[in-house]
Amino acid sequence: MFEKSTWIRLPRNVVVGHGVRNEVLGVVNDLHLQGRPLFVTSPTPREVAADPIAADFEAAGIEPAIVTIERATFEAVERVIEVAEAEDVSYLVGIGGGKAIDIAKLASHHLDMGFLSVPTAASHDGIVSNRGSVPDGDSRHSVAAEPPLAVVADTGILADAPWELTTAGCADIISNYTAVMDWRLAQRLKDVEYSEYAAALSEMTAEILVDNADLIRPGLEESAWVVTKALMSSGVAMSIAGSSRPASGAEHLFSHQLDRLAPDAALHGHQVGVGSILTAYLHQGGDGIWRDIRDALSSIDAPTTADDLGIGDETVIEALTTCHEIRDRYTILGDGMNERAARDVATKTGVID
Ligand SMILES: NC(=O)C1=CN([C@@H]2O[C@H](COP(=O)(O)OP(=O)(O)OC[C@H]3O[C@@H](n4cnc5c(N)ncnc54)[C@H](O)[C@@H]3O)[C@@H](O)[C@H]2O)C=CC1
Ligand SMILES: O=C(CO)COP(=O)(O)O
Ligand SMILES: [Zn+2]
Repeated sequence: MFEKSTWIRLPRNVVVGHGVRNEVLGVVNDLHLQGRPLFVTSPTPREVAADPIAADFEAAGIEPAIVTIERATFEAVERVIEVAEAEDVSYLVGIGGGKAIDIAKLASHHLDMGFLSVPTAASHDGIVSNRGSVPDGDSRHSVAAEPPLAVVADTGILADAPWELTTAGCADIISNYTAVMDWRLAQRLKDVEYSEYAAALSEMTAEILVDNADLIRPGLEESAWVVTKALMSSGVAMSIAGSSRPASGAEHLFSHQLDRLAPDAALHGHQVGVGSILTAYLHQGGDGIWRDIRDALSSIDAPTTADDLGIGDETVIEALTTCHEIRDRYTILGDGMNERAARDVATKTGVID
């Protein structure tokens, strides 16, 4: 008897384009959301987006509560939940980079409320995904949550954001190549649940982005358009899979470990990009696609070496040899690399000198 079943949850409205910041209130009305919102943001996104959006709401007689967070931690999630309860809000709006959106996503899930995702940077593919990523001591949790009810991505704001945030988003997408390699490997060796549709969507998203690399240039609003569509598509792949597997393999373990060893040294997307060069080499050896990944990153100004990341060579080796412990996710790293092997791959790919 066939007894399989699945829930794929996706946003109802996805609004992308120039000036759509002014349409957040319209989206709220379209979704029939009532009551007061709580805006979850961080300092710069507050200035560029949250305060102007709050002014639109105030003009319509709705006074949003606002909380600013600095880091993606479980304490930040708890703080947002406390403010939401104290201010008696009915839904949340995450306005900012990946951290603000993750915190809004996790708090709204706990509160059993809907949330809207308003990215101010095209820096990560959590914009529409159904997961929140939070460090916790020595490990990193990919917490199941709901995707946003709607996404409002203003390409004007995204194009005005610092260029490195956009190149980080590109690198987060390019890393899908190795994430899918790891997923297939884990399916073959460990029988992990696998979705051919989610894997194909994730890979195709990386291919389209690389094919359009010429359009990705600083100051071009069209770049923000191309990258944001890819970030959404990658997030949808995660929602189809019901896991971050289509977009997160060993290159993400490497990045999560760097976050612990060298906090705030580099952006998430840039770290996973360099991780992807390393793990593509581990999967396929010297003749494989590691050079294509490196060249694609380099063509959009994303880092390809430890130096570019501002991270020391020894920290890269430590991350490579320990990051398999960060989460129970089978990848090409298996039960861990020894130091000589780590130094070998990092040197041969030019990630370290
Ligand atoms: N839930 C998911 O599926 C995913 C979650 N993530 C998570 O997202 C985080 C990475 O996201 P990022 O956006 O790289 O980090 P982030 O949220 O820390 O943003 C980077 C910096 O850019 C600033 N910023 C944002 N918009 C700006 C603007 N318009 N102008 C000037 N500054 C601006 C932020 O305030 C912050 O200081 C990580 O915690 C990662 O684990 C990443 C991918 C997927
Ligand atoms: O960053 C992500 C996908 O790009 C989310 O992955 P994690 O599950 O590793 O946090
Ligand atoms: Zn990522």
